[in-house]
Amino acid sequence: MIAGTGFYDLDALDDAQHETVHTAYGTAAVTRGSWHGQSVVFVTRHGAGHDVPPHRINYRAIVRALDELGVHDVVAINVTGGIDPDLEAGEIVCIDDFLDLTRRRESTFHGDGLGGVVHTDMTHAYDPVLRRELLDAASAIGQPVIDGGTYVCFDGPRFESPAEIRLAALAGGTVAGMTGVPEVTLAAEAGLRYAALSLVVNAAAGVRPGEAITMDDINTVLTSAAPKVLAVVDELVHTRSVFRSVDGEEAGG
Ligand SMILES: CSC[C@H]1O[C@H](OP(=O)(O)O)[C@H](O)[C@@H]1O
Ligand code: HPA
Repeated sequence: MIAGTGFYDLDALDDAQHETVHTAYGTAAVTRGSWHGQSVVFVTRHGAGHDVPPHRINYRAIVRALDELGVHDVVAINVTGGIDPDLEAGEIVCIDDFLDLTRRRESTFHGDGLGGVVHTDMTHAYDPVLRRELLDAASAIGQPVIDGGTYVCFDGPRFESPAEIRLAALAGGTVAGMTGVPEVTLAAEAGLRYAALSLVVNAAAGVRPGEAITMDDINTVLTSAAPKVLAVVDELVHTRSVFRSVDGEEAGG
C-alpha cells in the first residue's frame, strides 16, 4: 500500500518492522507487517513526517523497492481536488485512467535504453481485477466508491490555477492531484498490479467560484474521511485472507 497526505502509519499492521530498502534508484523507507495474516508493505510517500513534497518524491525507489520485496499488488491512496463539479469533499473515486501534466519528474525505469528501448502499454495501468476487488470490498461494507475517474497529475507543490483546472476538465479530468504519476506508470513498467483510491478533499481551483483551498479545510475532511478509505482496503485484505485460508494457500504478496 502506498499512501500519502493524511496517512502516515498503518495501525492495522501487526509485527510492524520499519526498514530502509536500497535500490539502484535510491532508498525507500517501508514498513512491513501482517494485516489479517497477509504480508503487507506500507509506504507513506511523503515520509513519516510529511517532509517530502510531491515533486521530490523518489517514485522510482518506492516502486522498485516494492518490486524487490516481492510485492505483486499495489493499492495506492491519493487525496485530490475534485475537477468534476458534482464531486463533494469526502467522496472516494476508484481511478481508471490518468492524464500526466507533470514536467520535471524521473518517470521511467527505461530511460537509458540499456537492454533495448521499451514502450509499456498504459491501457490498463489501473489493474481491472484489483479495481474490481476494491469496488467489491467497498460494496461489502456499504461504503460508496465511484467506479472510474481520470486522475490529472500536476507537479505541485502549489495548487493549480483555475485555468489549469478548466484545461484538465476539458480533457476529461475527474480529480486533480500531485502524486499519482509516475507512480502508476512505474508500477506498470515494473509489472505490478496497481489500483488507486482517490479521496476528494476539496473542490479543485475555480470549480466553486469564490471558494479558496485551505489546508485547514482539507485536514478537517481528512480526519473524518481517511478512516473510510482504510476501511475499504481493510475489507479487501480481509476478503483475501478468507479466500486464501479456504484455498489453503500461504498468505503473502
Ligand atoms: C492535501 S495537500 C496536497 C497534497 O495532497 C496530495 O497528496 P497525496 O497524493 O500524497 O495523497 C497531493 O498530491 C499533494 O501532495
Ligand atoms: O486541489 C488539489 N489539487 C492537487 N492536489 C490536491 N490534493 C488535494 N487537493 C488537491
